[in-house]
Amino acid sequence: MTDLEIRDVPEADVDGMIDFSGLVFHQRIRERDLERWRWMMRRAERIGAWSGGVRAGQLATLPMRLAVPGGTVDCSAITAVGVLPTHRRRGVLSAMIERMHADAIAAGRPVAALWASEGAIYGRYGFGLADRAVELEVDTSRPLALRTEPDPRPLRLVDPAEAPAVLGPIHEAALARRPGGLVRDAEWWARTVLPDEELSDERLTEPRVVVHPEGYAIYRTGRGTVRLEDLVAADPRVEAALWQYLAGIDLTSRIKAPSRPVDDLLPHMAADPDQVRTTAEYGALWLRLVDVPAALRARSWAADDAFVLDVADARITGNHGRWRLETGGEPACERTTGAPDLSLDVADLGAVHLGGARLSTLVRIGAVTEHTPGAAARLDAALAVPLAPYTNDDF
Ligand SMILES: CC(=O)SCCNC(=O)CCNC(=O)[C@H](O)C(C)(C)COP(=O)(O)OP(=O)(O)OC[C@H]1O[C@@H](n2cnc3c(N)ncnc32)[C@H](O)[C@@H]1OP(=O)(O)O
Repeated sequence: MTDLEIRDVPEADVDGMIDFSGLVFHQRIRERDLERWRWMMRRAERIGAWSGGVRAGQLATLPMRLAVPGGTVDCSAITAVGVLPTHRRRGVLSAMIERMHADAIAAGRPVAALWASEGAIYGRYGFGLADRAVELEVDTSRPLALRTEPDPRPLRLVDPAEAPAVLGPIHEAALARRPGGLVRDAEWWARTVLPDEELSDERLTEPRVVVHPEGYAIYRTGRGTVRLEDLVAADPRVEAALWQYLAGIDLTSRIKAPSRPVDDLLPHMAADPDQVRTTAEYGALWLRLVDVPAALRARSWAADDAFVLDVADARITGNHGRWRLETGGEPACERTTGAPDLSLDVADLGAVHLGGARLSTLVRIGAVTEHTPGAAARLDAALAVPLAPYTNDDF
């Protein structure tokens, strides 16, 4: 599109972005959701695409920190992306992504992440599907017998207002064990994790928060169902105690957990596996390594090794080419002219970065080329994480 202009959207125009989101996502923005939208859009770096005086597209970036193995990294969390139905497929999104990449590089954020409305959109921009989640359903019309002895320490219900102070340290400790989550500040807890109003189903209660010294569960109830929003536990016995609590709530006969890690323990803990069903599995976080060497240095590695990676990146030229990665001790990643062990697209590097997808699989399907026999298996060993990556932050 010849007259396309990408520019910042001022804070005074936040409501314009919200109306635009309603249009492209086919939503009626309700009065009670407006405050949450305004909070999120004010917090974001906002860009708009204009054509002939018409707002043709928009993209918002929330500066966050993402848990990676061994720590956290600055991350551009991308949201509220849309293009007018009258202007689609003319390169508006591509122009906004180009600007987003430039902004992320300027801000020194090595990675960008998003939840995709459709899986077909973001691979071309260098994003790879970095983690997945499952939906579980538990039949609690009879007692839930577990193979794991529940931790006997007492549970207590706390006011959601206390959540940032009480749950915050438990959540931070969980991020150190499992990559894929976002660091949450008090506002994030209040607005996105524990909003009083339930966003999609009005028949459920406000959130209930049950806390253990080393874990917590957030849930809502209604119509005989416990809907689990978030459950974090420092070890399997704490996890067993929380599930048993949820299964024992009076006047309910089912737990529905729309988002759990793919390696959730409950299906293995249940003495009767038929009582726990995995009802769906779906792609969650898409990850883009905006600064390949910085991102590779920002995570810890599970094996001491060295690789030459030939990275293809059609959108960010600074990433394109050969990198020597050393995963022992202090990780290092420098430009090299050495012969590559593996050739891969930056999107595939994003997919394996948190230890979710496996390079060996990508070699088998022909997406990644292995020049040095065994290199993919060795890099998989270095990328390996004890717990599967998992994201339960909605943005
Ligand atoms: C993080 C988030 O917010 S995810 C939400 C994304 N937004 C939505 O789903 C809302 C509804 N959809 C839209 O607003 C738009 O269709 C968008 C934003 C998905 C795409 O915007 P467009 O301006 O049409 O994309 P653009 O013209 O830059 O497309 C670039 C390429 O991506 C392809 N593409 C774009 N959208 C899609 C799609 N949904 N499925 C498959 N391919 C797509 C185009 O065909 C094009 O391919 P090409 O380069 O081979 O020709």
